[in-house]
Amino acid sequence: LGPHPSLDTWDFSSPLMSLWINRFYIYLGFAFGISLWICFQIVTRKQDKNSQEKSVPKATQDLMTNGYISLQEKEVFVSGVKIFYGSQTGTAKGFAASLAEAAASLGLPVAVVNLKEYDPDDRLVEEVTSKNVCAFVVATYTDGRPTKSAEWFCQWLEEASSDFRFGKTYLKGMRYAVFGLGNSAYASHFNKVGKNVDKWLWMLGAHRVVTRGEGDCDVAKSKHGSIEADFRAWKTKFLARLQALQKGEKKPCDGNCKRGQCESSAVRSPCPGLAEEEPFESTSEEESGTEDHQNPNSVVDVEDLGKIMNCVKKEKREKEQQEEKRSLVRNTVKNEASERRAMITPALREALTKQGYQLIGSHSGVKLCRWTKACLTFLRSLFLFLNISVLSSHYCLLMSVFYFVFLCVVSIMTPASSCTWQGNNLLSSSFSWNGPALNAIVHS
Ligand SMILES: Cc1cc2nc3c(=O)[nH]c(=O)nc-3n(C[C@H](O)[C@H](O)[C@H](O)COP(=O)(O)O)c2cc1C
Repeated sequence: LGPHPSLDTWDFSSPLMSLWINRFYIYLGFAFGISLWICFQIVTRKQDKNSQEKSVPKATQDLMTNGYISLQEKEVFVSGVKIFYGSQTGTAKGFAASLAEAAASLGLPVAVVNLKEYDPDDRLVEEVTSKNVCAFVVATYTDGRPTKSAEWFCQWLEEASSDFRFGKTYLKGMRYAVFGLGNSAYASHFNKVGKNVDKWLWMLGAHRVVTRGEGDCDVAKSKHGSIEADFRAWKTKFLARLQALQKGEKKPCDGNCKRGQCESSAVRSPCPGLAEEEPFESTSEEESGTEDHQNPNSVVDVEDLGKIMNCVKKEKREKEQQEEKRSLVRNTVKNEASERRAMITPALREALTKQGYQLIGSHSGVKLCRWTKACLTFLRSLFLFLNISVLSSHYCLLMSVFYFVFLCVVSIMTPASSCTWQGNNLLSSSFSWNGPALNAIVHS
């Protein structure tokens, strides 16, 4: 038998020894502290969640402070009207003011917004849930360009509409209408901005509530005799639609849509049997007929609709092929790495990081189960404490071995949730036992 450490060799008065003797109370203190911390975390998270649920979208709050709407038992179908304008010499601005006055007379809260002071990057997505109806009154200038004030808005919208990270549903839920100002003397660029804004919003999944209006400064060619008359005609139509929406009417047709005499051609999925909104090209007043002028040419038979859709699909395919070819050429010239676009948008990155996900590669993330995290933290503290307090004890070695084994097991078996996304769309989200280490290998 080897020599036994005699009790005489222990110094019971040393601080380390007194710590060891009172270890039970220290463990208890640790456990109590951790429990307190966990409780605190749970309570603060719950409070955060509650406050998020209670907060009404900012746009709606703004409208509520004006005293226009009351969120009582009655369901609100339209919470307000936002009129955006892009004007250089003031015509569009005047039209926006006139439209605002008319919309306000329906008892709706109205906001008139100069596109110059509007950042779509931050704010446009608000309209998906705001229950507002957005009207865009935009002028076209030389070479079909927007006014200076609407330049950034148009640029952003154009890029977003062709950026796969935004997807086709980015603005799904937003309701809009467009009135463009132009001069048909500029034949090839007539009303190009109005057409484009309408097209880009549509491509992002927004819901067009009324056909696009086209104001023409050319009195001889103007449909109603002047740009003002064009605007008045469109305004009447817009207000009628607004009233219908206020009442909660979702379908502007009366069931005769088979014959194409309703506004079905302008609205996404408005009638049974017509699953998709007609594409942007055929949505101007002239092409689909106005309220006061029933254009017989605007009648679209269901059989023809198939042809139209095929045509549009074909065009889209051709465009995609062209784009593919172009990008192929670009790729050979430029460095592939610098050319590759990030799969994750900055907003999504921020949101996921806030949620505690660790981003792996470009399209996936992993979040450690918080109980495991807490457990690890606790064990780490305990291990440290034991190391300090019983440096000379053989328990230390035992604890080290135990801790090492535990870490090995945890690194393989840690429960973690992981997610995969493309652009702003979360493709999958799962909870697994294969741990962040394995997830990292799989996804990166
Ligand atoms: C210099 C200039 C260039 C224009 N270019 C176009 C054009 O390319 N296409 C078009 O449809 N209208 C064009 N217009 C017509 C304007 O869109 C029209 O006058 C509009 O009412 C101006 O609106 P605003 O007063 O709100 O700026 C042009 C007008 C000017 C003065």
